[in-house]
Amino acid sequence: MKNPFNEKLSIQERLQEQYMTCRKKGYKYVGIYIITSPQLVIIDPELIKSVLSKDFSHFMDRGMYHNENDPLSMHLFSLDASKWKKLRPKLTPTFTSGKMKMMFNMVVTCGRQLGTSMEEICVKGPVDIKHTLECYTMDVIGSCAFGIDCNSFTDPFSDFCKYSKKIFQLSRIKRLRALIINIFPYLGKTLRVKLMPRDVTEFFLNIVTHSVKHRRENGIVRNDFLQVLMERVDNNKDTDSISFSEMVAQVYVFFIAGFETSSATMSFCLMELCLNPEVQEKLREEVNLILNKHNGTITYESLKEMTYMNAVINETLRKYPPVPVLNRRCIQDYHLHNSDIIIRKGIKITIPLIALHNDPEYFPNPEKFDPNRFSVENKHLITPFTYMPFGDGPRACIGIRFGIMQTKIGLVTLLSDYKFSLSENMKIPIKFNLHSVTAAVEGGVWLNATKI
Ligand code: HEM
Repeated sequence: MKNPFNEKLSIQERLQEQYMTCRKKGYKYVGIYIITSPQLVIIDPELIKSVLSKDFSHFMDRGMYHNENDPLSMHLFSLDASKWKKLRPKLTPTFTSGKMKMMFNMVVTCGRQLGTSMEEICVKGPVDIKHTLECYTMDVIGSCAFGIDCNSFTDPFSDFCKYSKKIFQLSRIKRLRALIINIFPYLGKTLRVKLMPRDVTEFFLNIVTHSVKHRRENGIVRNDFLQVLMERVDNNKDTDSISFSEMVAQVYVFFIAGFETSSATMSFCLMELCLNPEVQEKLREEVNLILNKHNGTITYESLKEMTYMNAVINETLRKYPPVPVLNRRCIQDYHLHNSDIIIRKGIKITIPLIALHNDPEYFPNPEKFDPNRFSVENKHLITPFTYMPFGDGPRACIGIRFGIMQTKIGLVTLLSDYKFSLSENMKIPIKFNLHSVTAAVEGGVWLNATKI
């Protein structure tokens, strides 16, 4: 890898560059070093399948730094195999379709707030749509994960807004620290290095402690993530139980995973709908037709009927997967099929998701935003393990249903009432932000919104 201390490329560009180098030479995998840390980049779909799914037992770790002294870091995304294996089945029931239906109305309520706020925002001029949608997803996840009204639209300086920005805004120092401890995790653990600033940890710890106490004292029961997790904590004799600090870490990861990924998906989607007005019109027609069938209200069933909406969201996630790379770490020596390569225990694996999604062999004319790739007639043509916006195998995203639900509710709310076009402030072609952990546009996504 080029000098990571002086990176000129975004992670998306770097992954595409590595991928193209592999592709041009006909390689199925290539070894790279990140300073002293060897990693294997795998680009062949069959080998990817082996790592993510077929031989998952060799690749259960994600290889992310975490540390018991940094309680928020002990969440599902970062945990290593032994702890992850025990925790994942305890959390899976949190995301069943039954639980999604229970949370549905809370999300619709936040959608209504988005619609109302948009009326005021759009008359003031071009809309920073990513920021607007972050307010919506922050309200949603605040309500569903913490049982708290974040009021992100009316109170942009709330503590929630402040601390969530702090998590995602990575200064140069923070990026360097993260890079070094990911390369030398033992050093980080020995020195008890914390990734999360103390005030962020305290904020989340306090807010969960306070909400749990308030619910217990007042006998409040809500249909949300916190409630499901509280029941796991209360159940302390059961093998399904989790500790209080485990619960806080999971609420925290639901918060960060939930608000950024879905707001990115919706803003990339609206940007493409402006670049492709015929797709915007077709989607709006579907939304209006189905809403009319359901007396003008957004219901769980109405969203399921929106098949073109599914295709548009899938195509957005193809071009702009919010998580551009999948990571695993080998936990047991592994013989790579049809090769003389042994992947040694401890080697990290990189799967350059965004590059696969934009490979012309799998997705002809990849620059074109074409939802028809995902129509009922066409979607079976997609080569397995070349399209995985939520990852794949037992360690795939646990929050898919929730992520898609809040994305659809946000888009339906906006498209039924507003027409969108690109603002002059918007630079096309876009450049990805160099310093963002997830996919983000440099300078933001600026749109004009006109009430219909
Ligand atoms: C559009 C929305 C979303 C996208 C694109 C997305 C994408 C992803 C991806 C690519 C992974 C890694 C999968 C892998 O390594 O195979 C992941 C993992 C994860 N996601 Fe999501 N995600 C989304 C929404 C959510 C939501 C709403 C939540 C929770 C409320 C969530 C919670 C998680 C967690 C906890 C993991 C770690 C799973 C594990 O290691 O067992 N995600 N997500």
